[in-house]
Order: sequence, then structure tokens, then C-alpha cells
Amino acid sequence: MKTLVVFYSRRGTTKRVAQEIAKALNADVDEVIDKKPRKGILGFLRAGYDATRGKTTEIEFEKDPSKYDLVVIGTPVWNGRVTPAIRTYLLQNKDKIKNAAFFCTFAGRAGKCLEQMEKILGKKPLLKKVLIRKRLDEGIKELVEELKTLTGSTL
Ligand SMILES: Cc1cc2nc3c(=O)[nH]c(=O)nc-3n(C[C@H](O)[C@H](O)[C@H](O)COP(=O)(O)O)c2cc1C
Repeated sequence: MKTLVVFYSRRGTTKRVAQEIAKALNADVDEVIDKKPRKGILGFLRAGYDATRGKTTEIEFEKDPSKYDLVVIGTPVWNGRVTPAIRTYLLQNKDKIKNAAFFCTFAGRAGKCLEQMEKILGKKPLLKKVLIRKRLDEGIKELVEELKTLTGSTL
């Protein structure tokens, strides 16, 4: 059963989750790069604005999701929403994703991030998980267990 973990991360939190679950599941990892500058105060402000407006962006990634049975997709929450990078990834790859699982990392309010991802993909993910930053270790442990159950039984 081939699993790919795809993520976007501005500050490394979502990256850490993606790397740890990929290791635990023996899965491949692919980082989505947002070509728009997101660093500094201007980058931060633009990030929130673009997420709120539902903007797409220019992205780079390497792996072909159609080669996998399950694609786990992770994003930070920006203004209660999915990031432009993962919005764009989902739009570009929705026909190539057979089965999806979603997770997001956030500081205090996950908003409608995961619901947005589901809507963009156009089908129900097999699993949805929110991970609050202050209890990240706990969240990673739970997510790994849930994904192991999923990959052991459903696929
Ligand atoms: C532009 C911007 C908007 C954010 N909006 C929210 C939000 O609405 N709710 C929340 O809980 N956290 C919000 N955060 C915090 C991030 O979701 C959180 O720190 C996340 O874990 C960062 O992931 P990363 O380190 O992979 O970039 C926001 C962060 C940024 C940069």
C-alpha cells in the first residue's frame, strides 16, 4: 500500500508532523513550495489576505500523487482557512488523488480549513485531523495511530 504525505509549511510545524507520520508509515514525502514570498511582516499579511480571499498561488512539488493509494495532505491554518499553496495543490491534483486524508496545524482556531479542503477535492477524505500547536506530540501520536488503522484496514 503506497502512501504519500504532502505538505506545505511556512514555519516548520506542519513539516514536522508530515515527516514524523511519513516515517511511522514508511511513506514518501513531498513538500509543496509556494513561490510567493511569505516571510516577514509583509509576507505574513499577504498570506492571511490571500487565504481569506481563497487565492491560488504558484507552486512547485515533485511527486505524482496518482502513483499512490493514499495521499495524506497537511496545511497550516491561515485565517481559519486552507493555505493558497494547498488550495492550489488540491485544484491541480484532484483527479489524480484516489484516496485522501487531511490534517491541519493551528494555534487556536482551526476554522473551516478541513471543510474547505474537502470541498476543493470534491470528495470525502478517509480521515480529517486538526493538530493544535501546543499539543503537537499528542496530535502526531493520535494521527499516526489513526492512519495505521486506516491503511491496515480500508486499503
Ligand atoms: C497568515 C497566518 C494566519 C494564521 N491564522 C491562524 C488562524 O486563523 N487560526 C489559528 O489557529 N492559527 C493561525 N495561524 C497560526 C498557524 O496556523 C500555526 O502556527 C501553524 O501551526 C503554522 O504552521 P507552519 O509552522 O507549518 O507554518 C496563522 C498563521 C499565519 C502565518
